[in-house]
Amino acid sequence: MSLKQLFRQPMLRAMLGRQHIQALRSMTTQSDKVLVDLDPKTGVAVVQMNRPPVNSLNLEFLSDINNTLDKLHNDKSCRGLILTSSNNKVFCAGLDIMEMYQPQTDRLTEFWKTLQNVWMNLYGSRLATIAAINGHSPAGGCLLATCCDYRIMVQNFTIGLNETQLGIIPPFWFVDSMEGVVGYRQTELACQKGLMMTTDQASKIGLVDEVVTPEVVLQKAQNEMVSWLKIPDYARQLTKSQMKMPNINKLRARRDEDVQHFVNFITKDSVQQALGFYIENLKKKAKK
Ligand SMILES: CC/C=C\C/C=C\C/C=C\C=C\CC(=O)SCCNC(=O)CCNC(=O)[C@H](O)C(C)(C)COP(=O)(O)OP(=O)(O)OC[C@H]1O[C@@H](n2cnc3c(N)ncnc32)[C@H](O)[C@@H]1OP(=O)(O)O
Repeated sequence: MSLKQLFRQPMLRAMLGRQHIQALRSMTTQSDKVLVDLDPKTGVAVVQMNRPPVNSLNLEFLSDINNTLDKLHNDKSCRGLILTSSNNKVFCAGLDIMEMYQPQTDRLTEFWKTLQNVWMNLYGSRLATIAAINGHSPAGGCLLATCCDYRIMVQNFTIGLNETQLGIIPPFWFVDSMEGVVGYRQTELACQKGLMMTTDQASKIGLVDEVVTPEVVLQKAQNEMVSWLKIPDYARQLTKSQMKMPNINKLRARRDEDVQHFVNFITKDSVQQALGFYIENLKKKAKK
């Protein structure tokens, strides 16, 4: 959907109002892939991922997400962030597989470092963060969701860390993010088997906090945010940081090693072959 079409959507207009659409327009001049609407009254920013067709995360999109997070973190009026998608079927399809298939090493390295930055920035955000998961959310999409403090997901979609199904290994910080939400045993089951769970299955293990219909997902996220923002920021932020810093420090200490592992792993012939098959199947499925 083009930006013009997006702005014309009655639901979006009603939800945001004219003033916000204006703010959204001005920020989209910086990136049309990440649409931001910061409500000056509430301090809540709605951030819509907008990279058609499926919000897959390539280097440029990740950089845009990171810049957006930096801007919001530097804006003292901003207290909460709702992460969602402009595509009402796909929240985020995870990493752009084309970044990992037959890659140039320099770009692959930059890509992974940027993903690490996004993870640290969102997972450790000073803001109260809520994922309004309005579509499928595999792998890197699930990672973004588990970075948030609360997850509200629309019924009848799927979510999970499905890396092993692609013949790749979820990095330790993907696993840590998941474990922080659902605990060791459920993470072990979900990650080893590369489970893609339905919204209801995800809700049963606590991977999502609320299951809702598509029409109300953003309103529910706004309502939930109100209760988070009733807590004094310093108390909430320090409590969050106490819980999340150990995992962030773990990645910081092993950043370079993690990049090296990733590059070595992805460039193996066997992994390239597995990715090649996976892409072929995706394309076949898309054509049907
Ligand atoms: C020692 C160890 C050290 C280090 C660790 C090593 C390795 C870890 C490495 C990597 C970790 C990766 C995590 C990831 O995120 S991998 C990506 C996983 N994502 C997926 O598997 C999702 C695949 N996509 C889908 O399942 C579906 O597309 C969907 C459910 C998201 C949406 O379905 P739709 O029916 O709505 O859309 P489609 O018709 O399927 O797709 C449209 C279009 O988009 C293309 N596409 C889909 N997903 C991706 C993607 N992730 N990347 C790039 N492109 C994607 C799809 O091919 C179609 O394209 P065409 O129209 O055919 O051109």
